[in-house]
Amino acid sequence: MTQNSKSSTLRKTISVIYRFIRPYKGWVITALTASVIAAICDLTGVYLIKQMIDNALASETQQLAMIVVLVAVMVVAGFVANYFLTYATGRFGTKAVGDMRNALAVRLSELPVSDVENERSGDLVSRVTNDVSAIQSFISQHSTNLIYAPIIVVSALIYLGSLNWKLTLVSFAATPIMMYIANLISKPIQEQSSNYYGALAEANSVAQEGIAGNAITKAFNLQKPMYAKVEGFYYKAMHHGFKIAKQESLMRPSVVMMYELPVVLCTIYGGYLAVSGLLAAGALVAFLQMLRMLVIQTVQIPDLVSNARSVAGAVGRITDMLEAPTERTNGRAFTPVENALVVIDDVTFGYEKDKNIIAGVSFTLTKGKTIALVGSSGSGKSTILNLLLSFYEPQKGAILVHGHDLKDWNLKALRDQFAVVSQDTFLFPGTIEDNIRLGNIEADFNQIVEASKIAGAYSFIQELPEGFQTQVGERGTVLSGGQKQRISIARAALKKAPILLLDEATSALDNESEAQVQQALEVFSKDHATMVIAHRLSTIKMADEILMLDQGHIAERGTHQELMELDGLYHQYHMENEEDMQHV
Ligand SMILES: Nc1ncnc2c1ncn2[C@@H]1O[C@H](COP(=O)(O)OP(=O)(O)OP(=O)(O)O)[C@@H](O)[C@H]1O
Repeated sequence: MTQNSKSSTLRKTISVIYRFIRPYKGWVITALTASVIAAICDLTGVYLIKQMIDNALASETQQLAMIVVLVAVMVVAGFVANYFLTYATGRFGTKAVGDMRNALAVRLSELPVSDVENERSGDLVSRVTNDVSAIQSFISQHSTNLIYAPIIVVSALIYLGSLNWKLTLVSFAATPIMMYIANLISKPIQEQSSNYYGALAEANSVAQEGIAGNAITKAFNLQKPMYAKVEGFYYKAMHHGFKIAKQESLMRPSVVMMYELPVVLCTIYGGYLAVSGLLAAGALVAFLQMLRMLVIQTVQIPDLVSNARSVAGAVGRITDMLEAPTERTNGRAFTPVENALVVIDDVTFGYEKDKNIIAGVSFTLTKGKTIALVGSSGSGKSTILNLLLSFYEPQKGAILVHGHDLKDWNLKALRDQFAVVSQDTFLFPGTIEDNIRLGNIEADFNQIVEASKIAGAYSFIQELPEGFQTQVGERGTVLSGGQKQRISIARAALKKAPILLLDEATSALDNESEAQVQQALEVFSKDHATMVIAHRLSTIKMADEILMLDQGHIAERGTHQELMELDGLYHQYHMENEEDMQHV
């Protein structure tokens, strides 16, 4: 790392930490004040010990009594200061770290779909958990020392020098060598700790994917290779963990040596000075006491440095995420119009440069009209829905909603125009009522019941022992694919958005429930503009216009009847898929 990038990393680390502790200025000031008071009490305590011994030896009993009272005052004041120091640090530390977790979670929700799809979810989760925990433990273990330690170190040095400068020099004889060794040992810890957290994040990703793909893993008897993969990553993390432990075990004895060596040297030389009458007894005891305090603080420096190094890595990863570009927030919320809700005009798009997934696509979707997108797998059907929701921007052409280009729309307002039922019928942990209410947070229970009726979900919900209060999602009641799909249709129905996007929304339904949902959708779509990706003949037949996609182009368009008569690609597709289309 160059000097420049080193200082910019440090600046970044400090500015991120400052950003999160700034709102708790009051607690930070309390902690700082308490640190200063605690340091003053500890320093004064040592000074008073010297006075106590000197007065005792001179039989100054009145003075001695006063000093004993002062020592007691210092002990109590030190206790109170330490209490406030720990309490205030705990307060702002916990709050700042909580804010950091929230900020990361918010940022995660604001990242563009394309960026989230390109990241591994375990890696993102690891930043919110492991990296933030590393910062939390740094604040609780070390931040209290940031003010206390420098005050003690500087004051102790001045005091020791004033007591006896020769003895002070002796005490430092061993320090530079020990500092050098400790620094040498602590440096690789940063590298290892960055590797350790990286491997842990990878291992977590694989373990998480293993949980998500549990059924597939079992069905294909993949437990052994999957386990080997997870084990491999954990082994890698463990390997780096061992290396850290090895470095730390080297550091600990060197810390003990740093701690003991100066005290031993000064006891020998200080004893000699005292016996020779060159140093008063009180001064020698105070010197050794103050030296111990100084050493306690200095021996922590390597540990502080290695911790600061590893926490800088965690802050770096968090900063990258906090500074990652989010979806745009500009644009306007336009007033909806009655007709021509969606116009796609000669749109060309590819996820990668120079690799078009759809090319020259144009169509118009109006209120009460249903357009079905038909085509083989990978022909670009879902991509068109991704473009309508502005998850991606077309490279050529324009998409207008209510007559305005998507580029001019505010994304939130734009997405309010769409109700989506996607292929992936994900239910959030919570009750069925909660899940349907996601369509419209302000809806009352009657509206939820009405939406569930539209989706053909009402009767099966009623049959569940806890009805709408049944817990679903992770660790909740396991619903069938068709039941989940009807709940997500109810969620979309509740949204009452003018444009309905259905991505094979009825694919998981049996014939009977499919007929129910189909009927409901027909009524529902009358006052909506509906775009549906469908394989079922019933859905396709219902459409006012079918767009037959072939490698991203609209190869044919028209009603089912017209396209069958055309005897082209649609006819061929229909014949090839007839069995599936009839009875899925
Ligand atoms: N996020 C993405 N990044 C890169 N390529 C993608 C992405 N999503 C889809 N693709 C590619 O774009 C092409 C069209 O995909 P799309 O999902 O639109 O097809 P589809 O017609 O909906 O297919 P299916 O019927 O199987 O769902 C495919 O080749 C796919 O691999």
